[in-house]
Formats: sequence, structure tokens, C-alpha cells
Amino acid sequence: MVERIVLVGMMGAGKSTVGRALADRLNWSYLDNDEVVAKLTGLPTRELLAQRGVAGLRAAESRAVDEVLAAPPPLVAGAAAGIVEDEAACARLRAGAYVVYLRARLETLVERVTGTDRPWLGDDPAGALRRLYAGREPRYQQLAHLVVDVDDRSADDVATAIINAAGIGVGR
Ligand SMILES: Nc1ncnc2c1ncn2[C@@H]1O[C@H](COP(=O)(O)OP(=O)(O)O)[C@@H](O)[C@H]1O
Ligand SMILES: O=C(O)C1=C[C@@H](OP(=O)(O)O)[C@@H](O)[C@H](O)C1
Ligand SMILES: [Mg+2]
Repeated sequence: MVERIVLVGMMGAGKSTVGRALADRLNWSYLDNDEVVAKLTGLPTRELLAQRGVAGLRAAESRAVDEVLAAPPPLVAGAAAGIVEDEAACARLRAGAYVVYLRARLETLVERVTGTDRPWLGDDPAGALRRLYAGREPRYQQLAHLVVDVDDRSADDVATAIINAAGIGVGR
């Protein structure tokens, strides 16, 4: 029975938005990577990256996975977009949760994150996203138990697709 759903995907795919909508619909709790990392380290993600570098950020994101896997179910969680760069964390995630890849076209991601204050984007968000996407896309596919296309769909539609595919009975 599915009782721990973890959303993965690129920044801007909608992990936080869909995750909250899905948790609301199911009346489950929601744990967001950014919040778990802030709780574990006392620092917002951007600040953590600035102070401890990429290795420090990835280490905290890996610990956030363990926190999510140890938290009492039922729950929905949004993982760090970069978790696919950590093979050991991916193996734990896949073994301990129902992993859903929110797959978005590159153009959708560019549209959603350009102008926001996210790591890696610099002054060429489209180029940065294209490079990240090329490296990560096959890994998200491998990691996930379910792939859901999110372009041109509301967050609520995406949540419905996940509920149906995972065979979760709402309200039972
Ligand atoms: N299905 C959707 N349709 C339209 N906009 C969306 C959808 N999902 C997310 N968004 C918007 O895209 C942006 C990024 O979403 P967010 O949930 O923060 O993504 P992530 O957590 O994966 O980085 C937000 O402005 C959010 O409102
Ligand atoms: O692309 C990445 O490596 C990251 C993107 C951001 O996450 P979102 O996908 O929630 O924006 C950031 O907070 C995360 O820790 C690292
Ligand atoms: Mg997010």
C-alpha cells in the first residue's frame, strides 16, 4: 500500500505546489526539501550553498531524504531537484517510498523559474536549465516508479493523476 509519496523533478516542475495540493487532497502531511534542510541545518538552501558549497548542500539534501523516510506516514514529500546526483540517496528513496517524477518540458521550466531567486540560474536561466536537464532527465526516469507529465495541466490535475495511478482511495 502506498503511504509515502516522494515527488522528484527539476526545479520548477511543481514539486512544492503539487506536493501541497496532493497532501491536502489526501489529508496527509507534506514535507518540503527546503523546509527539512532548513530545519536540519538552521539555514535556508541558498545560504547553505553560499556557506558550505555544493558538497554541503548535497549532504544536507541526502540527510533530508532520510528524515522523510523516517517520518511517520502517511506523507507526501518533495525531494531536492539535485537528489539524482546522489546515487546512494536515490537507492534509499526508491526502496522506501513511491517515487513520482514530475516531468516538464524544458520550456515550461524556463517559463516558471526565470526571474526567481533559485540556485544555479545566474544570468542565463535557459542555458543553466538546459545543461541540468540533459544530465538529470534520464536519472529521474530511472529513479521513479511513476512518471507524470505536468505541462499544460493544473497542479490539482497532476495530483489527481498521481492518486489514480497510485491506486490510493481518497476518503476511505
Ligand atoms: N501545474 C502547474 N501549472 C502552472 N503553474 C505551476 C504548476 N505547478 C507549479 N507551478 C508554478 O511554477 C512555479 C514553480 O513551482 P514549484 O512548486 O515551486 O516547483 P519546484 O518545487 O519543483 O521547484 C511556481 O510559481 C508555481 O506556482
Ligand atoms: O536544482 C537543484 O540542484 C536545486 C534546486 C532547488 O530546489 P527546487 O527544485 O525545490 O527549486 C534547491 O532548493 C535545491 O536544494 C537544489
Ligand atoms: Mg520546491
